[in-house]
Amino acid sequence: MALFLVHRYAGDEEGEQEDQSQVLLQQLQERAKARQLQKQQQGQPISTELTKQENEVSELNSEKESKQVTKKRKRRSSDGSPCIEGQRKQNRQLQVDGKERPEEEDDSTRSRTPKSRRKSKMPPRRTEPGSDGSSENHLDNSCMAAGGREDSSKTREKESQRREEQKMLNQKGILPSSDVIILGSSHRKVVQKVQPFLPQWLAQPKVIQKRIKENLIPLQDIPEIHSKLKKKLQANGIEALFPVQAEVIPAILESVSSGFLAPRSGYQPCDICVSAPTGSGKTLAFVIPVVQALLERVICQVRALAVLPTKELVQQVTKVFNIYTDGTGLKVVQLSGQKSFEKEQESLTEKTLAGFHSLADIVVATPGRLVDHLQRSPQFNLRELRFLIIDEADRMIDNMHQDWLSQVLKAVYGAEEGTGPGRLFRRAAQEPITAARAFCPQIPLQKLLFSATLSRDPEKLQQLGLYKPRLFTSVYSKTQSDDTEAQQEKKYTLPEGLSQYYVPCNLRSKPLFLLHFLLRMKFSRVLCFTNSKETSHRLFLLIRAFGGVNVAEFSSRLSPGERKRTLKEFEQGKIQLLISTDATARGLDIGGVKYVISYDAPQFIRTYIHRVGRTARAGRAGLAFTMLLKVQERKFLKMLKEAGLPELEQQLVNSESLKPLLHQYEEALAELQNIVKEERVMKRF
Ligand SMILES: Nc1ncnc2c1ncn2[C@@H]1O[C@H](COP(=O)(O)OP(=O)(O)OP(=O)(O)O)[C@@H](O)[C@H]1O
Repeated sequence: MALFLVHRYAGDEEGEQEDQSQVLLQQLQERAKARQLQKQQQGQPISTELTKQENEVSELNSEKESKQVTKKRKRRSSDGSPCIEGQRKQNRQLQVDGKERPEEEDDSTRSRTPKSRRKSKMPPRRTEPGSDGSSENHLDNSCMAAGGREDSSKTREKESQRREEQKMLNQKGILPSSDVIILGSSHRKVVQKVQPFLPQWLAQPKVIQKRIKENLIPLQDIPEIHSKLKKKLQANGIEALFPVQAEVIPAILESVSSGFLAPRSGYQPCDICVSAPTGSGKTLAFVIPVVQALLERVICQVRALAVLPTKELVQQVTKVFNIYTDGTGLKVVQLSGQKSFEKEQESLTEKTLAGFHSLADIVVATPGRLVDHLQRSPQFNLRELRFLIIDEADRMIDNMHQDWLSQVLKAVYGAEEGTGPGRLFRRAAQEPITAARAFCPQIPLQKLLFSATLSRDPEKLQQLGLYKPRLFTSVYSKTQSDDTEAQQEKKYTLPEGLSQYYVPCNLRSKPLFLLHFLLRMKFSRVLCFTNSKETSHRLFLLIRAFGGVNVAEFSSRLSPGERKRTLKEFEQGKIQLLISTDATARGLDIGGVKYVISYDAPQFIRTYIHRVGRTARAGRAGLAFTMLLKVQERKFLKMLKEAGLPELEQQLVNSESLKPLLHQYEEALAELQNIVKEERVMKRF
């Protein structure tokens, strides 16, 4: 554009200048040619040379431009042409406004963005038809109209001459080729799309069958499991293992085949990651091998630590560990804040004449409480830890509460770096085996990760410092075996027995729809999710005020004791409808949940997967309904599609069937208002 301007206003003197530039350009071309030849003989890559040439050419061009623009300015000021006068007036106006800018910026900056034009309070400029829309051009055109017409033929001539020159330079390779990007130029290099590249262990996992019922493995077909534990499994009604258990249990047991203290053949065991649908039996997949590995321990020390995100999950997993350690002498301790801190300390260690000794072989903890004990219970140590189980691993990665993992690793490997002979025998983090390390085998630490929505993002998993990990996953489907693209897109799987629906509704009709499901369609054992504890509470009050439904709420509004009691009653079938926040969405194994209703649409795909996973567990059937407002439909269904989940069926509710509920519903709404007012008053006192 600058060149264009320069040529348009070039007078006779400028013609001379132009000729000089021409000579200079030619000299440059010749010099560049000579240098190119010289370099080629010396074997230097031509690209560097080209860059130099380009720099020289652009220097020359800018030099040429600046000289000509200066001349043009001089000429304009002496001219006193109307358009320049107008421009001067505008500049003066800007000075009055106190928004003066350096002159060089004037037109170019103002014309570049309409925003800046607005700021300077200048009237918008009309763009000439056929112009490129820039005000520079516009100004030029108007100036030409005012007095520069006689120059136009000269200008056109020079423009075509310039084009010729440029063409020549291009042909000779002096001007940049199309794949060289010049800042500010309109040339764009086509950027190649980066293809995601997964490490081999993530790209080629061990595939686990998703269908539970068709793939049960009888206990006798798994010789690795100890007969004692088989008996326990049978006593608990388990005659066959689920696919995830049949794959993962032997894999973990393999790493302890020469005893849990010594690594097999001196090698560190691989860490294990498991991604299998909700309700597929992941808990037993770690409980059984860990208990079996510790069956022969002599001294009680903390050998296994399971970390879970909530108190309820800690209780649930502790319960399962207790069932399978019963009668083995192994001790399980939970740290979740269910008991007082001092009571938990007492359950961890005991003072004897010889000092403190551990009362726990297996610790099940929430990350927060665990860190509290690592920092404030001096007798609690993890120096003998063999298994670190991270359940709901994706959630635990997202929420590295109090940096719990590095605190655990510090407690395992010790913080200080010693130099004495003792250093040789100190536990060291997993690293490649060396001759020196082979002489002093150490207890290995093996990480076991479990989730229904385990991240496949290597960057996220990296945070866990996994050692030669192995992935077991059921994210695949038979029909897609020859459709690799579809397989790649599939990120999560849902239980086979789950039927999913969405219910189009509006804000006002939502509670009525819920009542319709409960009272007219006779849904029972319903777990209903909302997105906040406030919504949960109000919906609970409204349904209770309506009457006819045995309803309860579950959220952080309740004390831990109340929460425990509520869950028990719901499991016993005493509660028809449990309205809950996402506190119950993950991991909880509540027997007999038939229906899951998302009263509020979940915002994240993982939340949806865990919510609906509270039903259709262990190969059973279950139904999930999601209430969607019109504005939510597209985004929500797209989210499911992108995750590779099957399409949801639509469940329509006939408005006629809601009419009989309306009168009572209005009364319940009025009652709700009164209750909310009363609660507000109570809160103030
Ligand atoms: N082999 C088995 N045979 C019969 N039932 C089993 C078997 N294994 C596990 N179960 C039962 O299946 C249910 C779900 O198991 P579990 O809670 O371990 O699932 P999960 O995969 O951890 O689910 P989530 O991802 O939701 O935490 C439990 O009630 C459990 O007792």
